[in-house]
Amino acid sequence: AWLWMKPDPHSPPIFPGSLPFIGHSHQIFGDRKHLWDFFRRLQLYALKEGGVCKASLGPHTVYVICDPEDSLKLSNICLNKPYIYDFGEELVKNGLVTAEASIWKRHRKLLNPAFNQQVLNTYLNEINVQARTLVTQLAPTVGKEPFDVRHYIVNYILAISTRTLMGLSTKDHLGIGTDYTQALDDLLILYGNRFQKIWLHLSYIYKWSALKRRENQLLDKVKDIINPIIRKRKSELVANNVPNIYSESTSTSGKFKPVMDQMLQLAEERNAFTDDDIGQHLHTLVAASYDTTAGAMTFILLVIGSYQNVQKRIFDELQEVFGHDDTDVTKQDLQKLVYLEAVIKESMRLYPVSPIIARKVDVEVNLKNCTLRAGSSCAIGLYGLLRHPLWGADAEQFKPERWLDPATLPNHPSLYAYFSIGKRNCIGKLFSMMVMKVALVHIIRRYRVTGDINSVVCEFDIVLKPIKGHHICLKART
Ligand code: HEM
Repeated sequence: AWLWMKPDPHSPPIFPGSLPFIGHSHQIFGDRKHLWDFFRRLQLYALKEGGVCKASLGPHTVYVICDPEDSLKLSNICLNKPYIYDFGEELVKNGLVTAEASIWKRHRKLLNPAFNQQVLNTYLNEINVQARTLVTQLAPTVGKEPFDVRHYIVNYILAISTRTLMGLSTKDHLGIGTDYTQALDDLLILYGNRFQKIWLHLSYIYKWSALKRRENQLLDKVKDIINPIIRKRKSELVANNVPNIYSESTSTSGKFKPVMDQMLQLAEERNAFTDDDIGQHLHTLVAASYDTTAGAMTFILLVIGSYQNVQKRIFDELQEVFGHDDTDVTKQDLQKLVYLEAVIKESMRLYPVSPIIARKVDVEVNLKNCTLRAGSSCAIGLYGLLRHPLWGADAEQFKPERWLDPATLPNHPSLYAYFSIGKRNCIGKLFSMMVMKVALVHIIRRYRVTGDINSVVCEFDIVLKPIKGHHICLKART
């Protein structure tokens, strides 16, 4: 507290509204809409003050950075995550999102190849299958009242991830899918609740709380589902048994191998992962993939539904690439869908589902105009970076065309922050772009979308979620 009070010429400006002793803690109470409003205002303030500001939770200092150079520097020097990421420790400790830097470096190197474009191309068949199922599941909504598309998309992504990441066959996927993902979802909500109850940040209070008892039940449930799957697959691999999924998803783009099998192989050949590590990576990958991708796609459909000229241009591009055929999307097709990609990127720029991330400041870091003290935390404002004035005077406007002319795009890599920035960026970015593009092709070929992005109200629930104005309508194309 004394350090906080002491004037420091190298310190960035303090976000208004700090109270003695508790700092800004009172501002994170309230509902999730209020929480998002707080995070948004923090970032806008940092932008206004030249890129960096400072807040505090009790005695703990939290810097907020929205400057592209400073945020890149900080994100590559400070690779560790702050204590709030430890809330998920018993679920995902060594998973990539939360792992401590030395483990993260080793595991990220081992897992990177599993997410390169060539490997992802082998999933394309499976993604097309699931996109067709999505279109069929949407059929009963056609011509009806506005509806929330999110849970249809969640199911689509979960079907893809349980099959491509975990290697579950159709039968197994149907068997565990909902129980597993419901428990994961409940755990994520629980960690969000703990974040807002600042006294539960202290482990010795949390461990006696009702929330911890609930966490234990959910952890048991998740582990009881996943651990037998890992053990079963391990023994199948030892016995050289080819699982159903390989033949169910034979792809023209090469041999299909789920991420879990790639990890089990690395464990067998190089002792790279324990069974616990593999479980933690799987929970991480599934949890990191569905809420984010489903959220991004919900925003994209709303945007497409709001700008009919944009939708028409996408449809024209689809006709150019596919003609009137309802064929599967190939890797060559994906490269041709330039305008669709521009719409996806522009939507993710203005409506980022992960609008803020955080790092532990474990060494003193000198930025352009200030110094961050070791022992504090730092939030990197992805929302602020994505609307930074360097995007131009039209930064607040939805303009997919900006992506078609490189001369109109800003130079700094960390402004393209929707999948995070620096070395610890999203491992699933290509995967998720592919999953979104394929679904959008199948949906827009069949249906005309309407919606109103400007009436959307959001809340912060680990990811940014629309809570109002998020309903869309579908009409069949004739
Ligand atoms: C639109 C969809 C997605 C968005 C917007 C997104 C965004 C992000 C962001 C902002 C981070 C940094 C998180 C942090 O530092 O706290 C991240 C990390 C990560 N994401 Fe994604 N993500 C998406 C989809 C996916 C998918 C589909 C997967 C898995 C297949 C995935 C797996 C991960 C993992 C494992 C990390 C941790 C990376 C590391 O620290 O090495 N994400 N993502």
